[in-house]
Amino acid sequence: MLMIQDTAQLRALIRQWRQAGERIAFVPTMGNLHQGHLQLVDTAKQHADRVIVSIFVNPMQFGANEDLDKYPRTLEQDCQGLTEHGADAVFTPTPQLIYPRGLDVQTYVEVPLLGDYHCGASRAGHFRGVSTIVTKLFNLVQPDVACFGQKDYQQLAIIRQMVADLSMPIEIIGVPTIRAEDGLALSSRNGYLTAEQRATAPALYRTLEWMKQQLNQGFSDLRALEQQAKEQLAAAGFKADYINISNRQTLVPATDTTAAVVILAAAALGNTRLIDNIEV
Ligand SMILES: Nc1ncnc2c1ncn2[C@@H]1O[C@H](COP(=O)(O)OP(=O)(O)OP(=O)(O)O)[C@@H](O)[C@H]1O
Ligand SMILES: CC(C)(CO)[C@@H](O)C(=O)[O-]
Ligand code: BAL
Repeated sequence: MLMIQDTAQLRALIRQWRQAGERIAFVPTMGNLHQGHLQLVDTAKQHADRVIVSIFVNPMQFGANEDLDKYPRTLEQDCQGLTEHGADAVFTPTPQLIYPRGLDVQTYVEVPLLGDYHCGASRAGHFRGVSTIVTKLFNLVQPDVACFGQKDYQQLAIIRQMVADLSMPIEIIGVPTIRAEDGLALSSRNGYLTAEQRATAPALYRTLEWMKQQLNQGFSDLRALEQQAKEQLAAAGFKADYINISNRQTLVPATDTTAAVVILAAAALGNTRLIDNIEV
Protein backbone atom coordinates (compact mmCIF):
# COMPACT_ATOMS: atom_id res chain seq x y z
CA MET A 1 0.00 0.00 0.00
CA LEU A 2 1.29 3.44 -0.92
CA MET A 3 1.59 6.04 1.82
CA ILE A 4 1.07 9.59 0.63
CA GLN A 5 1.57 12.75 2.60
CA ASP A 6 1.67 15.53 0.05
CA THR A 7 -0.65 16.76 -2.64
CA ALA A 8 1.80 16.63 -5.58
CA GLN A 9 2.38 12.94 -4.91
CA LEU A 10 -1.36 12.38 -4.55
CA ARG A 11 -2.23 14.15 -7.80
CA ALA A 12 0.49 12.21 -9.67
CA LEU A 13 -0.90 8.91 -8.43
CA ILE A 14 -4.50 9.84 -9.33
CA ARG A 15 -3.34 10.93 -12.81
CA GLN A 16 -1.57 7.60 -13.30
CA TRP A 17 -4.70 5.64 -12.31
CA ARG A 18 -6.90 7.79 -14.54
CA GLN A 19 -4.58 7.36 -17.53
CA ALA A 20 -4.88 3.59 -17.07
CA GLY A 21 -8.68 4.02 -17.24
CA GLU A 22 -9.17 2.88 -13.65
CA ARG A 23 -12.18 3.69 -11.49
CA ILE A 24 -11.32 5.24 -8.11
CA ALA A 25 -13.13 4.78 -4.80
CA PHE A 26 -12.43 6.95 -1.77
CA VAL A 27 -12.97 6.32 1.96
CA PRO A 28 -12.42 9.38 4.19
CA THR A 29 -11.70 8.62 7.86
CA MET A 30 -10.18 10.10 10.98
CA GLY A 31 -8.15 6.93 11.64
CA ASN A 32 -8.05 4.57 14.63
CA LEU A 33 -9.62 2.13 12.23
CA HIS A 34 -12.00 -0.65 13.29
CA GLN A 35 -14.15 -3.19 11.44
CA GLY A 36 -16.66 -0.44 10.55
CA HIS A 37 -14.01 1.45 8.61
CA LEU A 38 -12.69 -1.75 7.06
CA GLN A 39 -16.19 -2.58 5.89
CA LEU A 40 -16.18 0.75 4.04
CA VAL A 41 -12.92 -0.31 2.38
CA ASP A 42 -14.36 -3.71 1.41
CA THR A 43 -17.45 -2.00 -0.05
CA ALA A 44 -15.27 0.53 -1.88
CA LYS A 45 -13.32 -2.32 -3.49
CA GLN A 46 -16.53 -3.73 -4.92
CA HIS A 47 -17.20 -0.45 -6.73
CA ALA A 48 -13.82 0.47 -8.20
CA ASP A 49 -10.42 -0.69 -9.43
CA ARG A 50 -8.54 1.40 -6.88
CA VAL A 51 -9.28 2.29 -3.28
CA ILE A 52 -7.73 5.25 -1.52
CA VAL A 53 -8.34 6.00 2.17
CA SER A 54 -7.62 9.28 3.94
CA ILE A 55 -6.72 9.54 7.59
CA PHE A 56 -7.04 13.08 8.87
CA VAL A 57 -8.26 14.24 12.26
CA ASN A 58 -9.93 17.36 10.94
CA PRO A 59 -9.56 20.26 13.42
CA MET A 60 -12.29 22.23 11.64
CA GLN A 61 -15.05 19.84 12.77
CA PHE A 62 -14.11 19.80 16.47
CA GLY A 63 -15.58 22.30 18.93
CA ALA A 64 -13.34 24.18 21.36
CA ASN A 65 -14.14 21.84 24.26
CA GLU A 66 -14.07 18.62 22.28
CA ASP A 67 -11.51 15.83 22.03
CA LEU A 68 -9.28 17.00 19.14
CA ASP A 69 -6.08 16.65 21.14
CA LYS A 70 -6.85 13.28 22.68
CA TYR A 71 -8.48 11.74 19.58
CA PRO A 72 -6.69 8.35 19.12
CA ARG A 73 -3.95 8.36 16.47
CA THR A 74 -2.82 4.82 15.58
CA LEU A 75 -1.31 5.11 12.11
CA GLU A 76 0.88 1.99 12.13
CA GLN A 77 -1.96 -0.30 13.19
CA ASP A 78 -4.34 1.45 10.75
CA CYS A 79 -1.97 0.83 7.82
CA GLN A 80 -1.76 -2.84 8.72
CA GLY A 81 -5.58 -3.18 8.58
CA LEU A 82 -5.76 -1.24 5.32
CA THR A 83 -3.07 -3.41 3.73
CA GLU A 84 -4.88 -6.58 4.82
CA HIS A 85 -8.09 -5.27 3.24
CA GLY A 86 -6.38 -4.41 -0.03
CA ALA A 87 -6.45 -0.61 0.01
CA ASP A 88 -4.13 0.77 -2.68
CA ALA A 89 -3.12 3.98 -0.94
CA VAL A 90 -3.54 5.96 2.25
CA PHE A 91 -3.40 9.77 2.28
CA THR A 92 -2.31 11.25 5.62
CA PRO A 93 -2.01 15.03 5.25
CA THR A 94 -1.03 17.36 8.10
CA PRO A 95 -3.34 20.19 9.26
CA GLN A 96 -0.78 22.65 7.81
CA LEU A 97 -1.10 21.07 4.37
CA ILE A 98 -4.90 21.17 4.45
CA TYR A 99 -5.33 24.56 6.12
CA PRO A 100 -2.16 26.55 5.27
CA ARG A 101 -3.80 29.91 6.07
CA GLY A 102 -5.36 28.69 9.32
CA LEU A 103 -8.99 27.92 10.15
CA ASP A 104 -10.16 31.49 10.74
CA VAL A 105 -9.78 32.52 7.10
CA GLN A 106 -10.62 29.19 5.47
CA THR A 107 -13.32 29.23 2.77
CA TYR A 108 -16.07 26.90 3.87
CA VAL A 109 -18.96 24.83 2.59
CA GLU A 110 -22.22 24.74 4.52
CA VAL A 111 -25.28 22.68 3.65
CA PRO A 112 -28.43 24.45 4.90
CA LEU A 113 -31.26 22.89 6.92
CA LEU A 114 -30.08 19.27 7.27
CA GLY A 115 -27.50 20.37 9.82
CA ASP A 116 -29.94 22.34 11.96
CA TYR A 117 -31.05 19.50 14.23
CA HIS A 118 -29.47 16.60 16.12
CA CYS A 119 -25.64 16.75 16.16
CA GLY A 120 -25.73 20.08 14.32
CA ALA A 121 -27.66 21.63 17.19
CA SER A 122 -25.24 20.43 19.86
CA ARG A 123 -21.98 20.75 17.94
CA ALA A 124 -21.94 24.27 16.48
CA GLY A 125 -19.84 24.44 13.31
CA HIS A 126 -19.32 20.67 13.22
CA PHE A 127 -21.03 19.99 9.90
CA ARG A 128 -19.48 23.07 8.29
CA GLY A 129 -16.13 21.48 9.18
CA VAL A 130 -17.20 18.12 7.77
CA SER A 131 -18.61 19.56 4.51
CA THR A 132 -15.52 21.69 4.00
CA ILE A 133 -12.98 18.90 4.56
CA VAL A 134 -14.94 16.41 2.48
CA THR A 135 -15.10 18.94 -0.38
CA LYS A 136 -11.36 19.55 -0.13
CA LEU A 137 -10.61 15.82 -0.04
CA PHE A 138 -12.96 15.21 -2.99
CA ASN A 139 -11.13 17.91 -4.96
CA LEU A 140 -7.78 16.36 -4.16
CA VAL A 141 -8.71 12.73 -4.78
CA GLN A 142 -11.36 13.28 -7.49
CA PRO A 143 -12.95 9.88 -6.89
CA ASP A 144 -15.73 8.27 -8.92
CA VAL A 145 -17.31 6.92 -5.77
CA ALA A 146 -17.00 7.55 -2.03
CA CYS A 147 -18.18 5.44 0.92
CA PHE A 148 -19.59 6.72 4.22
CA GLY A 149 -21.04 4.85 7.19
CA GLN A 150 -24.72 4.98 8.09
CA LYS A 151 -23.67 5.20 11.74
CA ASP A 152 -23.11 8.91 11.06
CA TYR A 153 -26.58 9.19 9.53
CA GLN A 154 -26.87 12.97 9.53
CA GLN A 155 -23.36 13.33 8.10
CA LEU A 156 -24.25 10.96 5.25
CA ALA A 157 -27.44 12.91 4.49
CA ILE A 158 -25.48 16.19 4.45
CA ILE A 159 -22.79 14.80 2.14
CA ARG A 160 -25.42 13.47 -0.28
CA GLN A 161 -27.13 16.89 -0.33
CA MET A 162 -23.82 18.71 -0.80
CA VAL A 163 -22.83 16.49 -3.72
CA ALA A 164 -26.21 17.05 -5.37
CA ASP A 165 -26.31 20.80 -4.71
CA LEU A 166 -22.76 21.40 -5.94
CA SER A 167 -23.03 18.98 -8.90
CA MET A 168 -20.05 16.94 -7.77
CA PRO A 169 -19.64 13.98 -10.14
CA ILE A 170 -19.26 11.47 -7.32
CA GLU A 171 -21.47 8.53 -6.37
CA ILE A 172 -22.05 8.37 -2.61
CA ILE A 173 -22.51 4.94 -1.06
CA GLY A 174 -23.94 4.53 2.44
CA VAL A 175 -22.65 1.46 4.29
CA PRO A 176 -24.70 -0.21 7.06
CA THR A 177 -23.42 0.14 10.63
CA ILE A 178 -21.12 -2.59 11.91
CA ARG A 179 -21.83 -3.51 15.53
CA ALA A 180 -20.20 -5.45 18.33
CA GLU A 181 -21.99 -8.68 19.26
CA ASP A 182 -23.89 -6.91 22.03
CA GLY A 183 -25.26 -4.33 19.55
CA LEU A 184 -22.96 -1.38 20.28
CA ALA A 185 -22.08 0.45 17.05
CA LEU A 186 -18.32 0.31 16.52
CA SER A 187 -16.76 3.73 16.95
CA SER A 188 -13.29 5.03 17.64
CA ARG A 189 -14.66 6.86 20.67
CA ASN A 190 -15.73 3.53 22.26
CA GLY A 191 -12.06 3.27 23.22
CA TYR A 192 -12.59 6.07 25.76
CA LEU A 193 -15.11 3.98 27.74
CA THR A 194 -14.18 2.38 31.07
CA ALA A 195 -15.05 -1.33 31.46
CA GLU A 196 -18.16 -0.35 33.39
CA GLN A 197 -19.27 2.18 30.76
CA ARG A 198 -18.58 -0.33 28.00
CA ALA A 199 -20.95 -2.76 29.71
CA THR A 200 -23.65 -0.06 29.85
CA ALA A 201 -23.11 1.22 26.28
CA PRO A 202 -25.27 -1.36 24.39
CA ALA A 203 -28.33 0.10 26.18
CA LEU A 204 -28.26 2.89 23.59
CA TYR A 205 -29.01 0.56 20.67
CA ARG A 206 -31.37 -1.56 22.80
CA THR A 207 -33.39 1.57 23.50
CA LEU A 208 -33.54 2.37 19.77
CA GLU A 209 -34.71 -1.18 19.05
CA TRP A 210 -37.36 -0.85 21.75
CA MET A 211 -38.58 2.43 20.22
CA LYS A 212 -38.75 0.82 16.79
CA GLN A 213 -40.83 -2.00 18.24
CA GLN A 214 -43.20 0.48 19.89
CA LEU A 215 -43.65 2.36 16.62
CA ASN A 216 -44.23 -0.84 14.67
CA GLN A 217 -46.90 -1.80 17.22
CA GLY A 218 -48.72 1.45 16.49
CA PHE A 219 -47.55 3.72 19.32
CA SER A 220 -48.27 7.15 17.85
CA ASP A 221 -47.31 9.79 20.44
CA LEU A 222 -43.80 10.29 19.11
CA ARG A 223 -42.75 13.02 21.53
CA ALA A 224 -43.87 10.92 24.50
CA LEU A 225 -41.90 7.96 23.17
CA GLU A 226 -38.78 10.13 22.83
CA GLN A 227 -39.25 11.24 26.44
CA GLN A 228 -39.66 7.68 27.70
CA ALA A 229 -36.53 6.63 25.84
CA LYS A 230 -34.57 9.47 27.45
CA GLU A 231 -35.74 8.32 30.85
CA GLN A 232 -34.71 4.73 30.10
CA LEU A 233 -31.27 5.91 29.08
CA ALA A 234 -30.91 8.08 32.15
CA ALA A 235 -31.84 5.09 34.33
CA ALA A 236 -29.09 3.07 32.59
CA GLY A 237 -26.52 5.79 33.39
CA PHE A 238 -26.49 7.84 30.17
CA LYS A 239 -26.94 11.56 29.81
CA ALA A 240 -29.04 11.78 26.65
CA ASP A 241 -28.22 14.67 24.32
CA TYR A 242 -31.08 13.94 21.92
CA ILE A 243 -33.33 11.10 20.84
CA ASN A 244 -35.28 12.25 17.83
CA ILE A 245 -37.83 10.40 15.75
CA SER A 246 -37.25 12.08 12.42
CA ASN A 247 -38.20 12.16 8.79
CA ARG A 248 -35.58 10.09 6.92
CA GLN A 249 -35.35 12.53 4.01
CA THR A 250 -35.42 15.93 5.71
CA LEU A 251 -34.33 14.87 9.23
CA VAL A 252 -36.97 17.20 10.71
CA PRO A 253 -39.16 15.84 13.55
CA ALA A 254 -41.47 13.11 12.26
CA THR A 255 -45.23 13.16 12.82
CA ASP A 256 -47.52 10.14 12.98
CA THR A 257 -48.11 10.50 9.22
CA THR A 258 -44.41 10.50 8.20
CA ALA A 259 -43.88 7.50 5.91
CA ALA A 260 -40.17 6.81 6.33
CA VAL A 261 -38.75 7.37 9.78
CA VAL A 262 -35.30 7.21 11.36
CA ILE A 263 -34.58 7.50 15.06
CA LEU A 264 -31.36 9.41 15.74
CA ALA A 265 -29.70 9.45 19.13
CA ALA A 266 -26.68 10.87 20.91
CA ALA A 267 -25.94 10.17 24.55
CA ALA A 268 -22.96 10.47 26.83
CA LEU A 269 -21.42 8.03 29.27
CA GLY A 270 -19.16 10.16 31.39
CA ASN A 271 -17.29 12.39 28.94
CA THR A 272 -17.78 10.05 26.00
CA ARG A 273 -20.48 10.98 23.52
CA LEU A 274 -21.92 8.07 21.51
CA ILE A 275 -24.27 8.30 18.53
CA ASP A 276 -26.47 5.71 16.90
CA ASN A 277 -29.62 5.43 14.81
CA ILE A 278 -32.19 2.98 13.53
CA GLU A 279 -34.51 3.14 10.53
CA VAL A 280 -38.12 2.23 11.15
N1 LIG B 1 -19.59 1.06 13.06
C1 LIG B 1 -19.48 1.59 11.85
N2 LIG B 1 -20.05 0.97 10.80
C2 LIG B 1 -19.95 1.51 9.54
N3 LIG B 1 -19.29 2.66 9.26
C3 LIG B 1 -18.72 3.31 10.28
C4 LIG B 1 -18.78 2.81 11.62
N4 LIG B 1 -18.11 3.68 12.42
C5 LIG B 1 -17.66 4.66 11.63
N5 LIG B 1 -18.02 4.45 10.34
C6 LIG B 1 -17.76 5.33 9.21
O1 LIG B 1 -16.39 5.50 9.01
C7 LIG B 1 -16.13 6.78 8.44
C8 LIG B 1 -15.08 7.46 9.25
O2 LIG B 1 -15.58 7.68 10.55
P1 LIG B 1 -14.68 8.07 11.79
O3 LIG B 1 -13.26 7.96 11.41
O4 LIG B 1 -15.19 9.29 12.43
O5 LIG B 1 -14.95 6.81 12.74
P2 LIG B 1 -15.79 6.68 14.01
O6 LIG B 1 -15.50 5.36 14.58
O7 LIG B 1 -17.19 7.06 13.66
O8 LIG B 1 -15.18 7.73 14.95
P3 LIG B 1 -15.86 8.63 16.03
O9 LIG B 1 -15.83 7.83 17.26
O10 LIG B 1 -14.95 9.78 15.98
O11 LIG B 1 -17.24 9.00 15.56
C9 LIG B 1 -17.47 7.53 8.48
O12 LIG B 1 -18.06 7.45 7.18
C10 LIG B 1 -18.25 6.74 9.47
O13 LIG B 1 -19.65 6.83 9.29
C1 LIG C 1 -16.06 12.19 7.00
C2 LIG C 1 -14.95 12.57 7.95
C3 LIG C 1 -13.72 11.71 7.67
C4 LIG C 1 -14.55 14.01 7.68
O1 LIG C 1 -13.53 14.42 8.53
C5 LIG C 1 -15.38 12.42 9.42
O2 LIG C 1 -16.43 13.28 9.73
C6 LIG C 1 -15.68 11.01 9.81
O3 LIG C 1 -14.71 10.33 10.10
O4 LIG C 1 -16.86 10.60 9.82
N1 BAL D 1 -17.62 10.30 12.76
C1 BAL D 1 -17.90 11.71 12.98
C2 BAL D 1 -16.68 12.48 13.25
C3 BAL D 1 -16.78 13.35 14.44
O1 BAL D 1 -17.46 13.00 15.41
O2 BAL D 1 -16.13 14.39 14.44
